Amino acid sequence: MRGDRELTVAVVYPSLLGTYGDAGNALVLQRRLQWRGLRARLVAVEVGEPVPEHCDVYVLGGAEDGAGRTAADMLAGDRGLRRAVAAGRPVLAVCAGLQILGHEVRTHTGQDHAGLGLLDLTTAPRAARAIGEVTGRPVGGWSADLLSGFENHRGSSVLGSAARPLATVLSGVGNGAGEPVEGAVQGSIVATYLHGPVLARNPALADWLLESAVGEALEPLEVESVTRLRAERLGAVRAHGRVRGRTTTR
Ligand SMILES: NC(=O)CC[C@H](N)C(=O)O
Repeated sequence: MRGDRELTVAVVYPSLLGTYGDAGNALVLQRRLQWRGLRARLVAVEVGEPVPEHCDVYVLGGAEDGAGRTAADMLAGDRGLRRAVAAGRPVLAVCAGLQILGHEVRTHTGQDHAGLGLLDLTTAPRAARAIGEVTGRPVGGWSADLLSGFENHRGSSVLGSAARPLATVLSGVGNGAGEPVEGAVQGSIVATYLHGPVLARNPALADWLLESAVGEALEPLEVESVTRLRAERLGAVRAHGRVRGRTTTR
C-alpha cells in the first residue's frame, strides 16, 4: 500500500479525554496496522499543544463533565481537528468525545458548554445515569457483527438530520434520547457512547476507520483473544436476557 509511509494515530488530550482506558483505542489502531506489516506511530496531543491537522486518524475518549468542558474550550480555539475533519480524515469520538463534537452539551452538574458543531447532535442530561453493557446492530452496513461495549454516562444525545446512528440498540441505552440508537456517523466522524475500549471489542469498527485512513481495503485479521472476548461479552448479555429482538452469535 501507499509506498512505505508511516501512518499516524493522534490521541487528542489523553489526560482529559481518557476515561475507561479509551486511549487504548489508539493502541488498537496502531497494532492492527502493525500486525499487517504497516508502519504506524502514536501521536499524543496534550493539553496546550496544537492538534496536528495531517494525522491519518484521530481518537477522542470519554471524560467527566468538567474535563469535557475544558477539552471543548481548548478545541474551540484550535483549528487542527476542524481542518482534519474538513479534509475527510477519520475521527473516533467516544462518550464525552461524542458530546463535545456536537452543537451543545447541557449537564446535570451545570457545566454546560458549546460543542464544536462538527456533529449534528445535542446533549442534555438524562434523569438517571446509563450504566452497563450495550449491544447494537450496525447501521449502514459497516459490519455484519454486533457492536459491543459498555456505557457509563448521564448525557443523552439527540441526532439531527445530518448524522445517522452507528447502530440500533439491542441491549442497553446508547444515545438515550427516545429512539433506541447508539452513536453517530457524519462524514469521516464515527462517534459512540461505548467504552471497552470500543475498538478492542469491535475489530470491524477499528478496520472501518483504518480503511478510511489508508483509502483501501485491508486484509482480514482475526485475533483469537478478541474473538473469545466478544463471545464472552455477548454471551453474558444474552445470559441476562437483556437483548431485544434476534441476535447472531457473532
Ligand atoms: N464516560 C463519559 O465520557 C461520560 C460523559 C459525560 N460526563 C456524561 O456523563 O454524560
